[in-house]
Amino acid sequence: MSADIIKGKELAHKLKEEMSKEVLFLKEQGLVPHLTVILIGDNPASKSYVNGKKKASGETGISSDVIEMGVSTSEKELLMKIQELNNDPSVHGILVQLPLPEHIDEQHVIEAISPAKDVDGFHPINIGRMITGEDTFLPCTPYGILTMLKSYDITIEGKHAVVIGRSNIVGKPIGQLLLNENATVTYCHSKTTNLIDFTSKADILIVAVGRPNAIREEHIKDGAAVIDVGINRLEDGSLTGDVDFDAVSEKASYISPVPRGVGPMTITMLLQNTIKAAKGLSKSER
Ligand SMILES: Nc1nc(=O)c2c([nH]1)NC[C@@H]1CN(c3ccc(C(=O)N[C@@H](CCC(=O)O)C(=O)O)cc3)C=[N+]21
Repeated sequence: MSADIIKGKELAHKLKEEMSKEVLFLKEQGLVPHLTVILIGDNPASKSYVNGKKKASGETGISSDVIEMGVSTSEKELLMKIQELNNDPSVHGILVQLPLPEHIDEQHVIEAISPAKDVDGFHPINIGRMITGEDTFLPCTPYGILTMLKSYDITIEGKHAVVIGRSNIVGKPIGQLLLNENATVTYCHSKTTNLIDFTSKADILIVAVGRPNAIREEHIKDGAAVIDVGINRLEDGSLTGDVDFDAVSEKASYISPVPRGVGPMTITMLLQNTIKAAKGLSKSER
């Protein structure tokens, strides 16, 4: 068997076309969705992601700006900036690019962002709403994965989904979203023993490990849908995921590639969340 490739980039493009029509409509009503990104320091990877977000915003007509702050910015200064943006009615979405420098407590920053402007979906209030299945901002990477599975008509209900990874931004929330869709969910992580016992029973396998070729053909159940969330930069500068793509393609029925898989979808869902924030659909307090 040769797996169907889940083309995240293509799907992202299609969704962005639909969004630009909606943005045009909102603009006609005098509403210009605006995203503000805060970038601390000069981490090259962060800079490149932020540029991607800026570019995608522009493509859909969403207005955006990037506030660059020096690497020695104090937590207090950052929190004050966030407060200012919380109070600015022309700013609908606020994203603080992670990771932050060591001296800044990420959780303090996440909790300072108004839940109504939390387009990352990282605020504890929004995480709580996600768990209970209320309407809220879903974290962008898990939301993108869910959108990929649904767009390719991959059945989730009743299936065994195995998530490898338990980060707050990917592993934990994607397991929760799949549970909300009536999957049976197993979480695996770095302390899991006999990983293969679990992965080989997965109808849907979500891989967020952070190591090239961590998942190989022997880990896969015949006909599984495999989503690769890994982003590993190789020495030659190229990007690769966590899954041995060529070998796994022979056994799986669906596979998402890296690049052009989950990454472009993450950015697209951020734009979707920004539009939602602009429309004020979130039930969060303002
Ligand atoms: N507050 C916050 N929110 C985030 O959503 C967030 C973050 N911090 N910190 C870093 C991670 C990572 N992330 C990616 C987004 C797009 C691609 C993406 O578009 N990747 C392209 C390749 C891009 C390239 O070539 O560099 C692809 O996979 O095809 C990757 C990674 C968002 N993140």
